[in-house]
Order: sequence, then structure tokens, then C-alpha cells
Amino acid sequence: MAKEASATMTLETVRDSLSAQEDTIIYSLIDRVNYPLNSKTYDQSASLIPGFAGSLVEYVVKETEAVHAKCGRYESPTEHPFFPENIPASVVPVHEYPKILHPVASSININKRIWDIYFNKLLPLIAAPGDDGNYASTAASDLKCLQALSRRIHYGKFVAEIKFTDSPQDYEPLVRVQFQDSDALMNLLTFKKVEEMVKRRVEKKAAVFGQRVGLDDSKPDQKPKIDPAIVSRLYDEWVMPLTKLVEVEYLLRRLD
Ligand SMILES: C=C(O[C@@H]1C=C(C(=O)O)C=C[C@H]1O)C(=O)O
Repeated sequence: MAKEASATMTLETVRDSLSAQEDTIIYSLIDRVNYPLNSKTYDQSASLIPGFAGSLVEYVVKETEAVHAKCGRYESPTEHPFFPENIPASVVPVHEYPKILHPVASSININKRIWDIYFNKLLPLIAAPGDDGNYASTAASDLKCLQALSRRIHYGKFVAEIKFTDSPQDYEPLVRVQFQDSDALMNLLTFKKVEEMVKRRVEKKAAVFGQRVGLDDSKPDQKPKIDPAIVSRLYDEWVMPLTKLVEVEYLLRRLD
């Protein structure tokens, strides 16, 4: 780990970053629920873009990622494209990010799973049925959610690096090529108490950020914009397990 980075990054600062990223995720989801499901956005056969074989959301994500890639977005170790095969080279001057992670980190990208879970599991839970025709805005909102979730989940690389360098005596034996043990690694890096606290915190944030604010105090409380229990479930079933999956994938190759 680079000196300047190891001096400033600790498990506490990493956890603070994960907490700050919750805010971005929850605000992005609140933005998405302003639109109904708008299923044409996801229809492979709707042919909304002449000459493009795929859904509108795929088109928006691929084209946006291409522009962002040229501007250097994916040079950052915290950013991961959803269509890496489509990514042009950066044309901007190279920024020297602190070298915190082992070089294998750049080969770990689980965005295909994040994409699948977002569209097939989460979206049907949060978006109201209906179609208001705002497909491009809907796709742009989806992209913000996907990027925020992807950044958070791949941040598991940093969590893993800090845990490894804090306790190499515990991690190294499980990582050595001849004894690689994913289940034992998963147990070692799991902190159930922290996970319970995160679930309660995101539920509370969803209730606070999703409040409907009016000036008429006599009106009874209305439902928050997004169901706080669904946000807690999102973390419990998908966000934290996938973060830990990234942690394990990274650790298994940490000594390559
Ligand atoms: C991120 C950490 O590692 C694990 C994953 C967590 C998460 O994704 O929020 C929480 C606790 C740990 O089980 C951590 O220890 O903070």
C-alpha cells in the first residue's frame, strides 16, 4: 500500500465513505421513483433508437460511459463501467490516484450482476406501474442509481485491502494459493453488528430523505417517497452480500 494512502485510509474512514455513499444511493432511488416503471425503456425489441439493437437504457448507458471514459472516469479505482467491452481510451491527462489496491483490483467488475439485480429485482419493487413516456429521463435516472450502487459495492476492494493490511496474520493463511478458503474469508471479514447497524441506518435515512415536506402542518403524515423497509432489504439481500463478494474476490488474489 502506498505510504500516503495507508496513512489516511483506515477502516473507520472507509466506513464513513460507505455511509456517505448511502446518501447518494437513497437520493438516486428517490429520483427514480418520480417516474413510473416505463417498461419501454427496457424493452429489447422496442427499437426506439434506429440502428441500435438493444433497449433504450442500454443505449443511454453505453453512450454515456463512452463519453465519461474519454474524460478519464474509469481511470479512477472507484469507478467501474457496465459495458467495459465498449470503453474508449481516456484522452485527458492521467491523474495519479494513490496506489492503495493490489493491481488485480482492476480485473474485478461484477456490474453484470448489479445490472441484473437492479432491473429484475429492485426496480419492480420500487417503481409504480405505468408509462409517462419519459424514457430518456428514466434511463438517465437508472444510470445514476446503477453507478451509485456499483461504486458502493466495488468499494469492497478498499474494505478488503484495509482489513488485510490491518491483520495480515489472520488473512494471509486463508489467501495462500494452496489453502484458499472463501468461506473462512467470508466469515473473517463479516461483522454482523456493523451490518445490522447499516440496515437500521439506511432505513432511517430513507424515512428522513423521502419525507414529503409541505407547509401545512395540519395535513396528516404522508407515506415517504420510497419505502424505508425496501431500502433496508436492498442492503440486506443485495448491497452488503455483493460488497462482501467483491471483498472475497479481491482477497483471493491479494497475494498474486
Ligand atoms: C464493509 C464492511 O465489511 C462487511 C460488509 C459490510 C457492508 O457491506 O456494509 C458491513 C460489515 C461487514 O460484514 C465493514 O466491515 O465495514
